[in-house]
Amino acid sequence: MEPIISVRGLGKTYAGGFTALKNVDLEIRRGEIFALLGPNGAGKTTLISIVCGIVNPTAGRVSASGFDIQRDYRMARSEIGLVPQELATDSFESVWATVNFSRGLFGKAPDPAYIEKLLRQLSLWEKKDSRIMSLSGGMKRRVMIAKALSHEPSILFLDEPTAGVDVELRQDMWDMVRGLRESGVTIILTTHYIEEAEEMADRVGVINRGELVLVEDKHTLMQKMGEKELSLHLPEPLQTVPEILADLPLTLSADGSQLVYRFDIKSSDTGIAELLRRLNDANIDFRDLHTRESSLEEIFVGLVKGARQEQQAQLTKETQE
Ligand SMILES: Nc1ncnc2c1ncn2[C@@H]1O[C@H](COP(=O)(O)OP(=O)(O)OP(=O)(O)O)[C@@H](O)[C@H]1O
Repeated sequence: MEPIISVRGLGKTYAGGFTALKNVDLEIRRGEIFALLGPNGAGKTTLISIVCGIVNPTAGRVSASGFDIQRDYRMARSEIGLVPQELATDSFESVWATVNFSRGLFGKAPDPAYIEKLLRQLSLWEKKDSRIMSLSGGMKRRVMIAKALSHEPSILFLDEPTAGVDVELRQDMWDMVRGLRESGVTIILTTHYIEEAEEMADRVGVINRGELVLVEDKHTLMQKMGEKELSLHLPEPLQTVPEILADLPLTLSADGSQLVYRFDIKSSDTGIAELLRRLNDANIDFRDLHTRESSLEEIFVGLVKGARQEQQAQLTKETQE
């Protein structure tokens, strides 16, 4: 299937000379939820802003639903809804007027039935006559989503959709975003909350210092990069890992009550059978054992740290040369 968004060799150097994006290639599949993860200043907003036609790229091409975002700007833009980070909207207007006005900005004929459906879907119908200023933060955010969807785009960008939203509301937001996907909208979100990506995304892209360092199916990523931990609870705490087991990837918990064994999920031989045999030989007993997989957060921190170390090593090499 044709990707709904195609980004090729995208680069952005701002007027001051700062390069925010370097040679980014990315394809977004129709109907997916794609999470773009990256530390502050990585280039997430720059990437979104280029796709939405707010910032001009200095290199590369982007198309949305087959339309070139520069050559066919209007057509491309009409395919896209953007919910920016800041909640900026006219607070004296009613929800109904605000959302209808947004639709008009895209040159679309009024369609009260569609707007009603949208407001109902976003649980805003009861509030349609309320002024925006009287709404709670969570509702205002939903109004921003309604505005972004008012012209019936097929792609929705959510820039940090749950920044500053409490845990309970975050769950509501996630349910709602899933509902939007069910209705056929492709969703691209940026987030600092790894749990958000873990919870919702089909695929994850990691951006670091303007480079897309990885794009992967979420489950594959967690399998591929993940390690599993096997913790053995000891009846008697140990001071150190016994000498006889020193060649194994074992660590001792701070209080000495658990031996922690790390193994690679994708490896065919986890080495657990060998571990248990060696523990037996060493007369080390354990009360129970449990396993834990690394979270997306651990994988992400590891990736960004790895990329940084590589860059530093490269820089040191260059300065030495
Ligand atoms: N108009 C601009 N002129 C110069 N530099 C800019 C401009 N806009 C952004 N930058 C720089 O480009 C880099 C990437 O910024 P961007 O906002 O895309 O990052 P981000 O990943 O969205 O960060 P955050 O998670 O903090 O929102 C930053 O170093 C930023 O300072």
